[in-house]
Amino acid sequence: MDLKTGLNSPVIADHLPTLALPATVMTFTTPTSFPSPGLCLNTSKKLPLPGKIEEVRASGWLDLMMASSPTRKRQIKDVVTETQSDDLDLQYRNWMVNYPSALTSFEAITDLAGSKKLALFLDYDGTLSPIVDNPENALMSDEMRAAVRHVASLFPTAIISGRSRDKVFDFVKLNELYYAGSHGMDIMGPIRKTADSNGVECIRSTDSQGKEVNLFQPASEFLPMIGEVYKKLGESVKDIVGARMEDNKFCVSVHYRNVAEDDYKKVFQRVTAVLEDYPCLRLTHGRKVFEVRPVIDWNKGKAVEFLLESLGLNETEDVLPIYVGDDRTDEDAFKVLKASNCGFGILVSSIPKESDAFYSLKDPAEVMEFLRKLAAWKEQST
Ligand SMILES: O=P(O)(O)OC[C@H]1O[C@H](O[C@H]2O[C@H](CO)[C@@H](O)[C@H](O)[C@H]2O)[C@H](O)[C@@H](O)[C@@H]1O
Repeated sequence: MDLKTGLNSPVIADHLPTLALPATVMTFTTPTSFPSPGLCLNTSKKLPLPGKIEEVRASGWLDLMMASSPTRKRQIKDVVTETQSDDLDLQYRNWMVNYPSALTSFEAITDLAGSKKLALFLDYDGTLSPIVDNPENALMSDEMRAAVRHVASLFPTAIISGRSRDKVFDFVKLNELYYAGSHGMDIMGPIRKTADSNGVECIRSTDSQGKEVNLFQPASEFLPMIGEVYKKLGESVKDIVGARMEDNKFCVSVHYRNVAEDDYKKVFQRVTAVLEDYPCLRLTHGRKVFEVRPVIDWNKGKAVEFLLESLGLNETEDVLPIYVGDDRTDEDAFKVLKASNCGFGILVSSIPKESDAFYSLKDPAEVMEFLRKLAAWKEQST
């Protein structure tokens, strides 16, 4: 597969690979007692920055928070003139030269798939369900559920989400799939041939249907710490109107989508202040959300590799893994597929963003169309 050449497209600022945090948050020492050193990132803790520099960094974050995931309403409100709206369309079309639509490129995709075995990896929020103000209301439509069920009956399919595995299952409600919650740190997959990975053991378990499954939770030692930080973060933002906490089991989300822009800085400062006491946790930034998670070297990309291996689909050229996702954390999976040169990512975005994905789809409605087309293609080609 060809690598992309230099891009000329305008890039929206919520898509930086790693965000510059105050040093006390971004860097850390690996605790000596941590049980799985193979999974730990390795950096050393630095001294706190002087107040003024902290202030500058905070304002950098502020720009990111403002630019992050504007709602459709907000985009329309901000784009007042017809000319500006035309400009945005043009920018998007230019961007699509480098990230062609997976729908219009469908034939190229099926040509590439040929007789290969497809494996599908799907993100949840913003991919299978539209982004909404209240995370509890991010429901998947029945049509989307039917489309996912259909592809899952034809290809091995997994959902890899930042949400807790239980919560994403409650939304999706399909037993035909594999699920990875907490950004891949909680995987319920098929029984593997090898008993462990990276020194962390898998647990044999049974799913709700009584089927034997493999449970892989590389961050399980962090559970008490995540529980503690969830409470502290909740306390620290409770007076900020619109701030909302979400317990994603091995990660914590602090949502600010419904916070007044004037209070964004306060959210950032409160969150980073709490995290100063937790060098083993790190902060990432998603769509109007801060995500706090263990520093272990595990992400959605590693989860894709893990699942492919579990399915016996790694190390073979006969497999074409496709990952569909909309957020920064999905970039880890796009990168893995790009590097392995055996599959590709599809970025779901209605605005230009720099990405390691190969193709694009505009929104969950296009994702559904793509899934339907894949199922139809598979059925008529067998
Ligand atoms: O990996 P994902 O499945 O995409 O999870 C990432 C975060 O998704 C959810 O938040 C996002 O969707 C919400 C509902 O549409 C929206 O209100 C929020 O602003 C978005 O950031 C989820 O609630 C988070 O916990 C996940 O970290």
